[in-house]
Amino acid sequence: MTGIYFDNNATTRVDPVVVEAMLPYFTEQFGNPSSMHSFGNKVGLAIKKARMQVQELLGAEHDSEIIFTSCGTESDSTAILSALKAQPERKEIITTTVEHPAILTLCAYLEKEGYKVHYLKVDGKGRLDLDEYRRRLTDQVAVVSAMWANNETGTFFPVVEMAELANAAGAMFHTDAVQAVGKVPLNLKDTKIDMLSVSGHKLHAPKGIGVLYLKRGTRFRPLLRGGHQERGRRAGTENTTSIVGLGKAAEMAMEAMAYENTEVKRLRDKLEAGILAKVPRSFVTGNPDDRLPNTSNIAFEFIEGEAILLLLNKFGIAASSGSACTSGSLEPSHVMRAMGIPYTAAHGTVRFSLSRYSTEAEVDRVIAVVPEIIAQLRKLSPYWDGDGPKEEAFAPTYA
Ligand SMILES: Cc1ncc(COP(=O)(O)O)c(C=O)c1O
Ligand code: FES
Repeated sequence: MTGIYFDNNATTRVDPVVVEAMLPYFTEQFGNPSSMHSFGNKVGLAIKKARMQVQELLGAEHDSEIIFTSCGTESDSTAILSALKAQPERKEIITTTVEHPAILTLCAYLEKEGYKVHYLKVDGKGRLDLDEYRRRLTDQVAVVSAMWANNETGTFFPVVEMAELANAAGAMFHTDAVQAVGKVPLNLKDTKIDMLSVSGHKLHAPKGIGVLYLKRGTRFRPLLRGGHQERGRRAGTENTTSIVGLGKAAEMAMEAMAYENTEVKRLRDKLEAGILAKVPRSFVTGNPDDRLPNTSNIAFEFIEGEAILLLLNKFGIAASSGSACTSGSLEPSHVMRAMGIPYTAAHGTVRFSLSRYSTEAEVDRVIAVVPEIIAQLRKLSPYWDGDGPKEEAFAPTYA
């Protein structure tokens, strides 16, 4: 594929070194790790190695804290449902209004099942009010789930501090760290985080492999019951090839961590500054001072994000508006709405998400193309007149 891929929060390409590491496990090393013969043993050892590679990336205390799952969504569901089943006397959940659908859709279902869910609000920069959190954290709360970094804006939540508070209140703490893992250093052994979700395809491993980190001593109830795989915590024959791939990807992410936080961040900052300087009535959403190094979500007022994406696509540039999951609907993203971004801007948000493969030339190209596209679309916008918005563009229609 040629083209400029700035949609790495949706998914990443599998690193060729990862593919290379996986290949033997399709053919020569095809054994079932549960088998007692050498075919199985060799694969068992490869899984052990991958578990240690992931342990290292997460800064976990022990490799037994790593449970391989089929995706980030499975890890999220397993964590929340386990926490509820393990503490049947507690009937409340705390989460946030800006979580991924993997959490929000599950919570909506749990509400129907009789649980009370508290959705913490965010401010205009996507930040939580920790006082509101403290107020809701009673002895009725079984589990708190807050994401490490938001998939649309990259904004961080103070999950380490939130986990301490949850722990003091006797609630379990889960974080969906799907967007953070591999991009920012984690050191779980020094935190009170009980459970954490990882998705392989966001860090240059294949799709369809995930991890649930489960701190030692955390009460657990499996989602899938059956064989004794993953110490009885996730039955089903292991996805051996993808596990090996995720292990390799974890090792590579450790090596690339410094680069991600210097060079990738520099390119992201250059992209953002370049676009903002050339496009009037555009702004960064989320918290620019505390977010992932690769993500820039920019609102272009008075035009449609989908139209921007279509034109970008004509220039071979891939980005996203909202998240891939929510783009099927005509509503502006729930994250933009939660931050109170006006309707006229929320519809025109575009997320650029870079990776360690992104280059300076690509950034320069996008900086050159975006202002042209925006100018072209604004000519067609009923809310735009020459150099600026029309008066009626400010009618108070909020998302
Ligand atoms: C924050 C967040 N959580 C969960 C997921 C779901 O992960 P998966 O696609 O592996 O199920 C994603 C991916 O879109 C995500 O961005
Ligand atoms: S599952 Fe969220 S972007 Fe795909």
